[in-house]
Amino acid sequence: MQEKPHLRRSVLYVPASNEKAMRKCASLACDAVIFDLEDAVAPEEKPAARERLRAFLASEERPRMEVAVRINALSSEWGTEDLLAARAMRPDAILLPKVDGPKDVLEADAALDETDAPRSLALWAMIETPRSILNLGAIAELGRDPAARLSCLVAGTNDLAKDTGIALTPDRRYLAPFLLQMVMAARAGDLCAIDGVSNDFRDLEAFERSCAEARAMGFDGKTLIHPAQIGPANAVFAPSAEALAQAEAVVEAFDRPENRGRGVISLDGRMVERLHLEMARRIIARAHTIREKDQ
Ligand SMILES: CC(C)(COP(=O)(O)OP(=O)(O)OC[C@H]1O[C@@H](n2cnc3c(N)ncnc32)[C@H](O)[C@@H]1OP(=O)(O)O)[C@@H](O)C(=O)NCCC(=O)NCCSC(=O)C[C@H](O)C(=O)O
Ligand SMILES: [Mg+2]
Repeated sequence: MQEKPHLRRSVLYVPASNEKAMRKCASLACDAVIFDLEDAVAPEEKPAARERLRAFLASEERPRMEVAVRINALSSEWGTEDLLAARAMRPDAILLPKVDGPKDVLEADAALDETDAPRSLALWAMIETPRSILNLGAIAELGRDPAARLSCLVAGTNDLAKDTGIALTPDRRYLAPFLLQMVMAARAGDLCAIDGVSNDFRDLEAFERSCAEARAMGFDGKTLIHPAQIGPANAVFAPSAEALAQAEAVVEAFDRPENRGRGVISLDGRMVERLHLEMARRIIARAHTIREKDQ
């Protein structure tokens, strides 16, 4: 697994129907925002929300962090217009909802190519339908195709629960197998993996637990619905002081002259191999990236 250059600890959804929330983004410490044209916007508001977002992203108030735009499904009555409008907004990524399989991603990719969109414009895919779970391997395979734009998988746990009947319990015990499958697919495809939202945005203790579980599952970060969730997500998805100290100790141990040519060493009663050195370097690099960003 390679460290992604992008930090995506906290990825905040902002409804494109809510101008006040959109304006607030620039002052927030989230790593990325997803301006939503899909489920946070009522059908009758869709055209006005699209126009509001276009004007906002063309204004001086456009936030400086990574920006994604979630469009409606291309199969919906709004999809094609959303895609063309989003492309013109010059976001970093377009997030495709309700992806069932690789065909949905390739279709969006081809439509962007027809507009001569730059290759730097990425596609992110929501994993939120039963078929997307069954097709995870094939979707993630696109991440290894240099000609495809797919760079990120985003869990949609509300839709997954809606379409499957899986109960959304606080500990997410029934969802966990599918979330783990998603992380595995993302790693196989060299993609970023972002966890789903926690709806109960006033319960920050439960939210922090959910972030810790997501991190333990291997996710890079979490999607959020409220600014109060940003701080806890940024803290949980950063290496802890203890993890950083341990990583530095591993690097220091392998740097000692007596250990330089060795594949395995003993450190404080633990076996440490070169794969642990690689992991340690990754933790140090992530901590460095976070320090630079948070300065
Ligand atoms: C959930 C909310 C409707 C709550 O809104 P509200 O009651 O207004 O919250 P507060 O009064 O506590 O807000 C305090 C201030 O923060 C601003 N705010 C709130 N939410 C956001 C936001 N998302 N981004 C930016 N700023 C925000 C308020 O404007 C207040 O500002 P101020 O007065 O200046 O202090 C609301 O939080 C909300 O709409 N959240 C986003 C909902 C959303 O986008 N849903 C769709 C994505 S989730 C999803 O679909 C996942 C997936 O597809 C799946 O299937 O699971
Ligand atoms: Mg959804």
